[in-house]
Amino acid sequence: MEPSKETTVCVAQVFRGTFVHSTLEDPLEVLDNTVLGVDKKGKIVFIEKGGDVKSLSDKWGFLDKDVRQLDPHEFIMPGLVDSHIHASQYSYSGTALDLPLLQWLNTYTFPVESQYKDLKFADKVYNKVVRRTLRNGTTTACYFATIHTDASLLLGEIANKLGQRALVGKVCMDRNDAVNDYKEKTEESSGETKRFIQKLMEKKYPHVRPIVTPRFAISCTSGLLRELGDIAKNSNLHIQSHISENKEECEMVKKLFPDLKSYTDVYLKHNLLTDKTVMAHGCYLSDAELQVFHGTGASISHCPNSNISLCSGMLDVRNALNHKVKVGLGTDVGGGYSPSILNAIRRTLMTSKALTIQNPSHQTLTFEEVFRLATLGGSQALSLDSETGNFEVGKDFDALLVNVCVPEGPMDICGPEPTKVLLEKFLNLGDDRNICEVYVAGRRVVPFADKAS
Ligand SMILES: Nc1nc2[nH]cnc2c(=O)[nH]1
Ligand SMILES: [Zn+2]
Repeated sequence: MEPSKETTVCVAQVFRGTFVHSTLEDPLEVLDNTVLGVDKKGKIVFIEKGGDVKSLSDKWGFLDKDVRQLDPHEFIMPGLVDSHIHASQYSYSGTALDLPLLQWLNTYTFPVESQYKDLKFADKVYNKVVRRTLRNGTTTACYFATIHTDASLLLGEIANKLGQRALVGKVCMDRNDAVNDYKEKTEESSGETKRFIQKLMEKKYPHVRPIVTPRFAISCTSGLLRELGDIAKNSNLHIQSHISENKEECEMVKKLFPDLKSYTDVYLKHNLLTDKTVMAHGCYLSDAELQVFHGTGASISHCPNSNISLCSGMLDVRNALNHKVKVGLGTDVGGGYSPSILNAIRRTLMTSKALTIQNPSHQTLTFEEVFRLATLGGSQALSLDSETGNFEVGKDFDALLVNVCVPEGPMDICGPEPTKVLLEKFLNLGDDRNICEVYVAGRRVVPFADKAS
């Protein structure tokens, strides 16, 4: 971008040091000795490697004293994207992982989710989950709330207040035989979805948007799925759900939709597979179904902690990528016990290695590739890659300032190491102590403005 008079006065923040990010061509690009400028709206206006600050400051009109110089053990990376997380399940995350999916839903999940009609409870948990994920570096989260419209709106309000970029879904389900209280009538579910979308859009939050959220094929009738497909189409909205997570679930979907040729076909026939759709899990998708994902532009949120914790299955990410399907990472709290995408990165690598143990010809994912899935890949999976995901000029500055040598930190650096090694160490060994600052659209959101946790 060339500076005009306006852009010259607009540069609000300048960082100088080491940056790492992914591009379409390169899963890890290391930019040492680089200068990056952000405008008042939080957009990246320049990024120049080996730039001499004097000529950049002449060109862009910032002062030397305004440049934030990073220390040698610090680097800046794109914010982490959690493409699938249940905010409402955060209250019991880290527990209740002893049952397979359908029994887990009936025994633990639905009874807890039904409590979110109490807005005080919702306020408490939703503040905690947004803070916890932000401090773990999640700059973008794609949330499931519950069936309760007002509590779901509250989640949007809290994400906006704390500065997280978020897609927020009021959950829709008009079928639930296990916990009878926790379901809606079909018209109520679609009507409340419309009210939720309208109210959330009216708020004009800059980085929080609604996402149409049928829970999954088992908990929605065909009538509801069709209405939700229409709502999403009429307003060009994002869509999220679950697909092919567990074998018993897949069998039940066959029984409930006997005329449709696959689980993917259920969503396709109800207009729910678009280039703004993200489906969690996908462990048992066939190659033919992956082709449908590619054809529609729908993406998969890979949730390896949940997949192992609930003994659901293992997604072959390499195969999905070979089919040119967009893939992001998800924590799937509380089926997954960790709220951190760093944990999802590690579980993704472990799952890929387990697949290699089973089949030595499987091409194991590299840490660089998984770094891309956690950042740029997530933004693509959520169709937000024109706004976020890496440090391209024109995108929002969503970033983490990482210090690998923080005092009392979780790891040791034993000598001079190249940036690529520091990143690999952070991805495998780091935690929120290393994430010193978090930025969303140029706003510093961590450390928090207040002390409450
Ligand atoms: N992991 C997981 N899978 C689901 N499928 C339908 N609902 C859920 C949920 O809450 N968690
Ligand atoms: Zn889920």
